[in-house]
Amino acid sequence: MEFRQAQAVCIPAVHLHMTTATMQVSQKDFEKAQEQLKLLKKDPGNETKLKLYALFKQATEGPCNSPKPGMLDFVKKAKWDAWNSLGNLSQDNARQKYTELVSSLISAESAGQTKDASPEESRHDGYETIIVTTKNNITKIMFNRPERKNAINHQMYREIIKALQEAGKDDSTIAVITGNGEYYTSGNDLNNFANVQPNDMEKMAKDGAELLKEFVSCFIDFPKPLIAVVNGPAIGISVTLLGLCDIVYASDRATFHTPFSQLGQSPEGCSSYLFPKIMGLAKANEMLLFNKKLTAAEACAWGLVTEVFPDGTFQKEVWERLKAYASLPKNSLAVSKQLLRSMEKEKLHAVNSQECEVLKERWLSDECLNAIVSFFQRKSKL
Ligand SMILES: CCCCC/C=C/CC(=O)SCCNC(=O)CCNC(=O)[C@H](O)C(C)(C)COP(=O)(O)OP(=O)(O)OC[C@H]1O[C@@H](n2cnc3c(N)ncnc32)[C@H](O)[C@@H]1OP(=O)(O)O
Repeated sequence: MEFRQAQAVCIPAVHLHMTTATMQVSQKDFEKAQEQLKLLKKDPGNETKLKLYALFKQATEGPCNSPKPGMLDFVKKAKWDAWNSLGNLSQDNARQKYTELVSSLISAESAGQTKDASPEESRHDGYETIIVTTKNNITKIMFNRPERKNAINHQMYREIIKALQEAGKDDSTIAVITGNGEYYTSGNDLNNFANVQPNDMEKMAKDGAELLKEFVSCFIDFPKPLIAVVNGPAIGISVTLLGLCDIVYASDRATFHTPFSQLGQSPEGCSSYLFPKIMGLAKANEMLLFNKKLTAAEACAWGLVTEVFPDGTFQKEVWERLKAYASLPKNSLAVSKQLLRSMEKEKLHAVNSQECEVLKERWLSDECLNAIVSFFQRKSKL
């Protein structure tokens, strides 16, 4: 039963003849309650609407004595059942109960509205490289090293792992990843490879591969919808991970760049498997082998991005949209996301392992070391 329909059913014009002063007051309250009911913004649900309908009929017509509708006339039967269940409740009592019920609905809604108007944003403790907050059923994980273009150092990898594990279990309906400032993120912090003594190179590569595998696994296993809000340029691992997100919204200022061969490295984040599936092998090759940097419009046309928004209205439009998504039934979203992911989960973990093994070797290669040295030399020459 639609709420507006229920209101229409519950509140036809009625003419009641009252005699005593008390009953006139009660009648006034009853009429006021009918007006207030029209102002309710939220649908109170079928059960409440049936109760209101039944009390209204009882208050205005007395006990139900109309014939029972047929079994297949579900709406009429539900209404008849509700009214009939009031038995011989007096019309005064029905008016009283109706008025009380409307009043409780109005109070509940205005309490809820006050809460909605200024929902608390709670900030999670214990993070230095990211900001983690929860508001409107959304846990937001924000890369927060804007002065380094949000480059992901080892501490940030570990903090994101922790934040995703917590977000997977908290009360939020969806989780969002985004960046603070001009960049989404410039990808792996190349300092992760700097200042390593020759004897420690193998250990660096082994530990790096283990950390990367655990990091990517958290995205594969994340149990609820995970949305990337790409506020600006994205490089490297932050681009490959988009294939493991459920929705990707991008500002038209964002770009998407995976310069792996330029860095003597190889793809990660399951992109060697997911990118060809998402955009086709030919396009994936341009990105993953030949460093093609995509504009937001291209990334959307190639299927990597869900939707592109003008930068000026990006934050407003995206967060409004996400707030609405996050008010959908939480468990339904979670089981549906898990169902979709379950078809590929085993394969994705296998791809992740394989990509990490290849990268472990790459990080020890002259090609990779020379590329890292060039990056820092270029910087020092500027
Ligand atoms: C556990 C390990 C897992 C490893 C997983 C592997 C992942 C692969 C990848 O992610 S590959 C991608 C790696 N990223 C890059 O190659 C980007 C490198 N950075 C740049 O090319 C540029 O900095 C830029 C294009 C992002 C921005 O250029 P711009 O000229 O606008 O700004 P600056 O270069 O002056 O940047 C400001 C300072 O930030 C430092 N910085 C930016 N990004 C990184 C980075 N990824 N790693 C390290 N440092 C970075 C930059 O050096 C500047 O610092 P400075 O002020 O001290 O010079």
